Amino acid sequence: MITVRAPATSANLGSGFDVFGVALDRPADIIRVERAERTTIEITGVGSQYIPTDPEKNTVGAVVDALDAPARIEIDKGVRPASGLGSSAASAAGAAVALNELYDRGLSRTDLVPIAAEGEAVVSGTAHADNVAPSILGGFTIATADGVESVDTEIPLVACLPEIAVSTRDARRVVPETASMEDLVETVGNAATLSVGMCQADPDLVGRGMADPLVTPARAELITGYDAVREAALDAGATGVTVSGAGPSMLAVCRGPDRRDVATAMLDAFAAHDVEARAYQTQISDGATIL
Ligand SMILES: Nc1ncnc2c1ncn2[C@@H]1O[C@H](COP(=O)(O)OP(=O)(O)O)[C@@H](O)[C@H]1O
Ligand SMILES: N[C@@H](CCOP(=O)(O)O)C(=O)O
Repeated sequence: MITVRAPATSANLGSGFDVFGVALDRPADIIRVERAERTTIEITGVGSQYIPTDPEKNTVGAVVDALDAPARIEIDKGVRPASGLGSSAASAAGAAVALNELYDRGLSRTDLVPIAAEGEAVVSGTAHADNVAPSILGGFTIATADGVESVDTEIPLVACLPEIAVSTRDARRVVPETASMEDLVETVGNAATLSVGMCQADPDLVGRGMADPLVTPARAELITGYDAVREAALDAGATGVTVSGAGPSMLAVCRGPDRRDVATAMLDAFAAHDVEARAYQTQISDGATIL
């Protein structure tokens, strides 16, 4: 049996829609695989009752097919589904790493990214790699049609998950189909600033570079209390705040000493809007680990 811990991730980071992602040091899914004639999936953990065990509908099923690696698969969910923290991706990434090992396929971590992304197509309709890339490779990742780059870096983060359901499929429907040249220029500048900030492990630059006039405003409307939570986090010292992935989680970048205050401020602001939430005081981390 092979066991893999695959971390949650936060995709987009505002200015990098469908391209940027970071691995979080918690929460994580645990995936266990052993060879079998026929693929079966058992799921335990947070939100497991909402996740299909049919391999045709679970993200890990697409990975099994791509690697031609039938298995008995156990998924212990640490990442709540429909969270904006790459829940579906964590399972797909963990399965890709585990099945590659179990069947001795010899693929590199980079080779596994497009394979795991096939799982994302099952649930969101698009094989976007911005969650599976950091869950497999760790660090800050840039996933494009031409491949994936990753940068090891250290940035303190707060990921705040409210008890609101937003599916990635639904949140993709509100993304505008066109953009003005002015907004594109602003976004390119912000994305470049963010990338430099990641390379320099500079929370100020990363926070500044997360600003996004294109996708985030439409998605923020799906999150009760978004503006108040964002303001509260900034007042408590966050250097930038945005929607994590497709939401409903919100991601705040901060300096290490401010992380606790930022987490408390975000929870209090959600509570003021009668929304229960939990905050992960976290940081950019390694990718999937074979235990
Ligand atoms: N292994 C899996 N883990 C989590 N969700 C899964 C998995 N397989 C299929 N799903 C489905 O994917 C959807 C959650 O994915 P998504 O909307 O992208 O949220 P998240 O942002 O948490 O990844 C749910 O409908 C869930 O049932
Ligand atoms: N780029 C995708 C990312 C979805 O992330 P998730 O964690 O919400 O699955 C998008 O924005 O749709």
